[in-house]
Amino acid sequence: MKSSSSYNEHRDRNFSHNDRREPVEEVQVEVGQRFPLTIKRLGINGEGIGYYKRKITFVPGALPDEVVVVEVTHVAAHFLNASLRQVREASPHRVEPHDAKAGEVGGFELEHLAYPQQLEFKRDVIQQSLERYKPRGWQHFTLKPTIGMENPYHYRNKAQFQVRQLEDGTIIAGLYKEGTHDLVDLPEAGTQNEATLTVIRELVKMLGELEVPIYDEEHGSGIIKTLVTRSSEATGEVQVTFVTNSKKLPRKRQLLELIKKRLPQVVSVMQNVNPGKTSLVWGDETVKLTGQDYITEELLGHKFQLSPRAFLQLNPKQTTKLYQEAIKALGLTRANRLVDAYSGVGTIGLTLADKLGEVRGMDTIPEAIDDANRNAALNDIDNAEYFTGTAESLLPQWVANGWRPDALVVDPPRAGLDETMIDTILQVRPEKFVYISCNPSTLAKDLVELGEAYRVDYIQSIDMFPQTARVEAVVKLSRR
Ligand SMILES: C[S@@+](CC[C@H](N)C(=O)[O-])C[C@H]1O[C@@H](n2cnc3c(N)ncnc32)[C@H](O)[C@@H]1O
Repeated sequence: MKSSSSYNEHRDRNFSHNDRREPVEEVQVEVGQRFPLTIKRLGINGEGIGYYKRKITFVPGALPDEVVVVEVTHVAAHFLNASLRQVREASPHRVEPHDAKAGEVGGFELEHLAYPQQLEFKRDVIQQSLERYKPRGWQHFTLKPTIGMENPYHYRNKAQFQVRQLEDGTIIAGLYKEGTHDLVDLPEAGTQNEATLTVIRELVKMLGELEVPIYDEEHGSGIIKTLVTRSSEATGEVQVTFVTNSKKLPRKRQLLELIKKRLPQVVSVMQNVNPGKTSLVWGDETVKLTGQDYITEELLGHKFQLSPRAFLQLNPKQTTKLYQEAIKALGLTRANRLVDAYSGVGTIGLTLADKLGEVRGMDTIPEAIDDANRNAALNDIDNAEYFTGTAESLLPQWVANGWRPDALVVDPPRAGLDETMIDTILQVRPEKFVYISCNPSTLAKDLVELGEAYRVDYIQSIDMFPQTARVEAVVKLSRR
């Protein structure tokens, strides 16, 4: 979880170039001060941006062209944070949020904005990042309109909810209020699919009935910390993981019996042990409590078995579109040798393997790589192999040993590509290259260096996370 200071540091680094135009004169302003503000545009985190005496002011929940009254919550050298107190003149694109809890927790940053405008925003954020970093030729990049969802709700196939017991004994499960450790109960959440929520609600009931001790953050006592449910769109299977404060799980037998009786869709129950106070949700040890080790999902006609910690895109319907865009952009032939870098459970490379000579992929999570290799066998694919390790160490090794790819797809985490990885790409210069990005800032930054060898044919944004400010894009690159 982000502390408010790291959030602000992040914000400092992510100013769009327009925000750095000239030095800001000293403005006398205090926390708690209220004033009216006209909102000019949305920032990369989906918050409204206005200028108070030329000082940039971030207002979550405010929309472009609105006149609002705000209250200052944080004063920094180069910016102000403020909360929205009143909307005096509303945007024609403002809509009533579907979720009562929107605005309290992360994951609903844009729920008050009409969906067509959310899609425009996601393209615009990429444009803002390009303007900031100015990769070679950026003014001429083609930014295609964002591919959205027909129904932009109920898409998340995984819920990872913290659990707490209130003083009156009520057990709640949900997400932390932004920047705090106050848990917001989420029996409903419009972005979650029904399967994940139904199972969480029932599990909370069972924990109460059986009086399983819930983790108490203040005293470090109790057992159940987090409930994780993941569902498969194709098979309807659900996997449950209890993240616990110790290996011991009191009333385990009764709990598993109840799950069997009341939740037949749950085919896999796991326990992840994560002792003590830590900001990480997952511990190192995962054990099976009952059922299968995996649930099976299907994507583009291929089956994927998923262990609890393996990454899978959170929006199955849009994942299909994302991969189809990547396949189109790669334009592969049978002769190609593809590297599926940052592979997760191998979903991209394995859906492409039958169009290719050979696939190699890598990921840092050993369980994901086990899943990827097992998934290759499950789909009768014998020209794909996956390896545990970092992309920046394995790709140079393969090249040094004489194995050179001529096609590359990278799908890195938010931090983008490592320097060594970029250097290796520039050295190998695969003819076919697609960059899938979940962070426009690091994408634009990486494109500056990649621009030495590649030109950007187009950027296709795809809305993987409706109602949030998160942006995903497929970038087709061609060798200069
Ligand atoms: C955005 S996910 C993409 C996963 C996969 N391509 C998919 O579509 O499901 C990024 C993946 O990169 C992995 N990862 C993080 N750092 C890495 C590194 N330095 N080298 C290789 N993989 C890494 C993570 O474990 C995660 O599975």
